[in-house]
Amino acid sequence: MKTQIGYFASLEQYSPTDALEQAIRAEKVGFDSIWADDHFHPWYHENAQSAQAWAWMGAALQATKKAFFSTCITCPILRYNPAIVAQTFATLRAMYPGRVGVAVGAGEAMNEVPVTGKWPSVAERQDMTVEAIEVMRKLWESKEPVTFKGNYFTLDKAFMYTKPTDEVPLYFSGLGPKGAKLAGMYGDHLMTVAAAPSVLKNVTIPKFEEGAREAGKDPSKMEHAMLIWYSVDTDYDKAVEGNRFWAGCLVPSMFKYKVYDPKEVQLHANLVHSNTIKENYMCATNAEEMIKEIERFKDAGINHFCLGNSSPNVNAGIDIFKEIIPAVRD
Ligand SMILES: C[C@H](OP(=O)(O)OC[C@@H](O)[C@@H](O)[C@@H](O)CN1c2cc(O)ccc2Cc2c1[nH]c(=O)[nH]c2=O)C(=O)N[C@@H](CCC(=O)N[C@@H](CCC(=O)O)C(=O)O)C(=O)O
Ligand SMILES: CCCCCC(=O)CC
Repeated sequence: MKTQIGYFASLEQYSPTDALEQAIRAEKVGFDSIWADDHFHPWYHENAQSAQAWAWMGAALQATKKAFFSTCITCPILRYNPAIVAQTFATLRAMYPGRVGVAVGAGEAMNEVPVTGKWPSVAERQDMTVEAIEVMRKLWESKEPVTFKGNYFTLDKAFMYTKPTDEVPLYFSGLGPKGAKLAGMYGDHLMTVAAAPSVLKNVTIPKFEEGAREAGKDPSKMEHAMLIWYSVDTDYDKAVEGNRFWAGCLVPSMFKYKVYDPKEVQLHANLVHSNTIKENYMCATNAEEMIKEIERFKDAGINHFCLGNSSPNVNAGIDIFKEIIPAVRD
C-alpha cells in the first residue's frame, strides 16, 4: 500500500487560527492528509489550547483544496452522542466528497470526565465504541428511519436526511492488543499512537489483521495509521524539548487512572526523561534524520503517518517536508 504522509494540526498545542495556517501550509508542501485532535482538556496546561475539532474542520476544509481530513480521534460514546457524530461527518463528507473521514476510539478521562463525570472501565468503553459504530453506520446507510435499542444507545425512528455522498472511511483506534483486534473487526482502517516499532510489528498490526480476517475483510486493503510527534531543530536538545508538550502521553498511569486535570498531566509530563522522548518520538536536526525516523516506522508496517509538529520553529518544521515527502513516499 502506498505510504501517505499526514499533518497533525494540533488544536491542543496551537490556537485554531494558527492550526489553520499550518494546515494550509502543509497542504501546499505536499502532505496528503490533515488530522486534528478532538479534545476538551489538553495534554498540557501552560500555553495550551483546546478548540472544538469539528468546527475547525469545516473552516479548514473550505480553506484547502484536496487534502483528506479526519479527527485524530473522536470518542463517540460519552460527551458526544454517536448519532450526532454520524450527522457531523455525514455533513462534512456531503460538502467535501472524498476528503473526509472519522477516527474513533474509547476515549480519555481528560475529555469525558470534566463534562460528564463518567468514566467506565476500558472494557466497557471499548464495548460502547463498537455499539456507537453500529449506530453511526445504521444512520449513514439506512434508507428508512432507524429504531435501535442497544446496551448503551437508542435510536427511535431516527433518519439522517443529509447523507454522506459516499462511505465515510472509519479509522478505529487500538493501542492495546484487544483495542487493535476490535479495530480490525469494526474499523475500515487502524489508527494507533507511537509505540516501539517491535510492538507495532509483532502485536498491534498482527492483532488488527487477525480482527479484520475474523470479520471477513481483506487486511491488505486496510491502512495502518499512526499519530507520532516530531521536532526538528539544528540544536538536537532543543528539538527533543520541543516534544515535551506531549510527554504526558508517555506516562502509562495517565491511561490507567482517571487523570483529567491538565495541571496534573503536565507535572507528570515534566518528569519524563529526555531519553524516553528520544526513543518514542521523532527528534531530528535535519531532513535526512527525519527520513530515517519515518523509515523506522515504515519498516514496522505503518503506511499512513499523522505527524504532530512540535518543532521550535513551526513553519520550518512544515517546510522541511518538501525534501522529506518525496523520499519517504513510495
Ligand atoms: C487503553 C487502551 O485501550 P485501547 O482501546 O486499545 O485504546 C484506547 C484509545 O484508543 C483511546 O484512549 C483514544 O480515545 C485515545 N486517543 C487517540 C488514539 C489514537 O490512536 C490516536 C490519536 C488519539 C488522540 C485522541 C484520543 N482520544 C480522544 O478522546 N481524543 C483524541 O484526540 C489499552 O491499553 N487497552 C488494552 C487493555 C487495557 C486494560 O484493560 N487495562 C487495565 C484495565 C484498566 C481499567 O479498566 O480501567 C488493566 O490492565 O488492568 C487492550 O488490550 O485493548
Ligand atoms: C497514547 C495515547 C495518546 C493519545 C494522544 C492524544 O490524545 C493526543 C492528541
